[in-house]
Amino acid sequence: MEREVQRVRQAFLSGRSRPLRFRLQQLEALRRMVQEREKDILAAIAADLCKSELNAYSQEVITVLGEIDFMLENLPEWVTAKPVKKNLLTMMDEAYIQPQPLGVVLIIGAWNYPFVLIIQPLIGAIAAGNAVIIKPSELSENTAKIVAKLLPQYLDQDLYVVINGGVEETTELLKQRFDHIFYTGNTAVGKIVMEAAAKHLTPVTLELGGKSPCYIDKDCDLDIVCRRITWGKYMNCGQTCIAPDYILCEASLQSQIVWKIKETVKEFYGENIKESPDYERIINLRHFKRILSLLEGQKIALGGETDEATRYIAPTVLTDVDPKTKVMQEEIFGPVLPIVPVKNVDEAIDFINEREKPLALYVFSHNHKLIKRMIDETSSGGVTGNDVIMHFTLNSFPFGGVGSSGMGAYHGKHSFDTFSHQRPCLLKSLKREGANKLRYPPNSQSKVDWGKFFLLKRFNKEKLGLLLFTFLGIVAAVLVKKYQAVLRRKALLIFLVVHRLRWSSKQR
Ligand SMILES: NC(=O)c1ccc[n+]([C@@H]2O[C@H](COP(=O)([O-])OP(=O)(O)OC[C@H]3O[C@@H](n4cnc5c(N)ncnc54)[C@H](O)[C@@H]3O)[C@@H](O)[C@H]2O)c1
Ligand SMILES: CCCCCCCCCCCCCCCC=O
Repeated sequence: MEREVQRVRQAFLSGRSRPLRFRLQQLEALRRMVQEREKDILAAIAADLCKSELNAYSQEVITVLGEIDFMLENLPEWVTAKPVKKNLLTMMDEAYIQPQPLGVVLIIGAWNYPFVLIIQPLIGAIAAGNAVIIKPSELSENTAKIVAKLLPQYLDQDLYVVINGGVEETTELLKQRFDHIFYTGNTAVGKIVMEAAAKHLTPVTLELGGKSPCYIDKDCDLDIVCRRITWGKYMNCGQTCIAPDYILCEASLQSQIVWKIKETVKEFYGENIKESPDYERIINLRHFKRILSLLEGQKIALGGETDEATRYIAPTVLTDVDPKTKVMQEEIFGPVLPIVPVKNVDEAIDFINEREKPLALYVFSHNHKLIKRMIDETSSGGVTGNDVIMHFTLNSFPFGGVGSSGMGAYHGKHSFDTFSHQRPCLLKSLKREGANKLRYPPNSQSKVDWGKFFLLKRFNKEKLGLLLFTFLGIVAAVLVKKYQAVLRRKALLIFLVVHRLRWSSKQR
C-alpha cells in the first residue's frame, strides 16, 4: 500500500498533472470512457443494485457526463490567477490568487450510487490538477471491478489509481499520508476517517448521511406533493443519502397522504411491484435485516411485505410514529417512510432543531413565506422547497452536509475549490526601497503614523475622484505653462487650418 501511494506521489511530483491542457485531456478521456464503455458500466451498477440500465443511466451516468462538460467549459477560467484589491503599501506590486493542486487525494466511495459517488469527486480532483487514489465500496463489487479495469485504459496509469478492498485495505490505506481525503459514507466511519487524517493533519471532506425531514404544510396540493415524495423516497429502494427520511405534518393529513402515496406507488411500479424494472433491492442481508427491525411495533399503513431471498422490501409507510422509537433514532436508508404528527410549523421547526443537522430538508407549501421561515429557522446540508432530491442535480450548488451530516462540499466549481489550494501571491520589485524604510527598525511615532495612513486610510470613491480631478488639473496647468509657446503656435495653426477650410467651402 505504502509503495502504491509513493508511486502516485512520484507521478504527482513529476508535475504532469498540472498543465491545463493535460487536465482537459484527462477529462475528455474520462468522458470517452463513460461513452464507449457505457454498457459495461450500466451492467455493473445493475448487478450491484438490481437496477434497470435506464435508471442507472439517469441517476448516475447523466450526472457524470454533465459534470465533465461543465468542467471542460469552465476550467480555463477557473485555473487563471485572480488579481486582488491592494492597499497603499502594495499599490505598485502584483497581487493575485493562484489556485494550485493539493497533491495526492484519496477518494473513498459508498455503495448506494457506486459510480457517480467516486467519479464525480474524481472529476473535481483531476480538474484541480491532483493525483488520485480511488477506493470504491467493496459492497458494490461489480462497479468497483469495472472502474478498476476501465480507468487505467483511459487515464494516466500512475496519476489515477484504483485500489479495491474492504475495511482491512481501507484501514491500511488510511495510515498513509494524503493531501486530502474525500470520504462518502456513514457518519461512524466518517469519524474513523477524520481521526486517521488528523495524524497527518490531512484536510477532509466528509459526505455523510442523516435523517432528512420532510415537512408538509396543510396548504398544499397533496396529489403533487405525494407524487414527488414517492419518487424521491422509493428511488433506489430508499437507499439515497438525501431521500426524505420521515414526514412531519398535522395528524389530520396522514390518511390522505397514505392514500395518495398508495395510488402513486401503483402508478409508478404497477400492481406487482416485485416485477417492476424501476424498483430496486436492498444491497445485502445485513441492511435488509436492519431495516426490518425498524418496523417492529409500528403501525404499517402501507406496504410492509418483504422477501428475504431477494432482499425485497415493499414501499412502506408508517403512521402515528412515536419519535422515541428506533425508526426515528437512525437513518432509515430503505423504503420505509414514517409519518410523525406535529401540531403546526412551530413544532416541526423545534422537532428538526432538537436533532442532528440533516443532509437535506424538504418543505412543501403554497405559502412561500412559510418555506422561507423554515429555511431561516433550521439548518441542513441543502434544501429543496416543494420537491425532493433535485438540489443534487444543480452543479452550481455546493453539495454537502453540515454538522453530523458532513463537512465540505463538491460539485462543479465547488469541487474544483475543494481540491485546490487558493494560494495568495504578492510580487514586489527590488526597487522603490525608500517606501519600505517605513517598516524597518528603528521604529518611531512618525513611522507608525505613516503606517496607519498607508494601511488604515480608506478613501471614499467620490473623494478619490475629486482628488484625481484636482491632480489632473494641476498637471494640465503645469503643462500649459511649460509648453505655452508651442501651444500658442499649435493653436494658431489649428485656427488657420479651420479658417482655410471654412473659406474653401464658402468658395465652392
Ligand atoms: N453525503 C453523501 O453524498 C452521501 C452519499 C451516499 C451515501 N451517504 C451516506 O453513506 C451511508 C451509506 O453508506 P455506507 O457507509 O453504508 O457505505 P459503505 O459501507 O460502502 O462504506 C463507505 C466506505 O467506507 C469504507 N469503510 C467501511 N468501514 C470502514 C472502516 N471501519 N474503516 C475504514 N473504511 C471503512 C468502505 O470500504 C467504503 O468504501 C449513509 O449514511 C448515507 O446517507 C452519503
Ligand atoms: C430521466 C430523468 C432524469 C431525472 C434526473 C434525476 C436525477 C436524480 C439523481 C439522483 C442521484 C442522487 C445521488 C445522491 C447521492 C447520495 O446518495
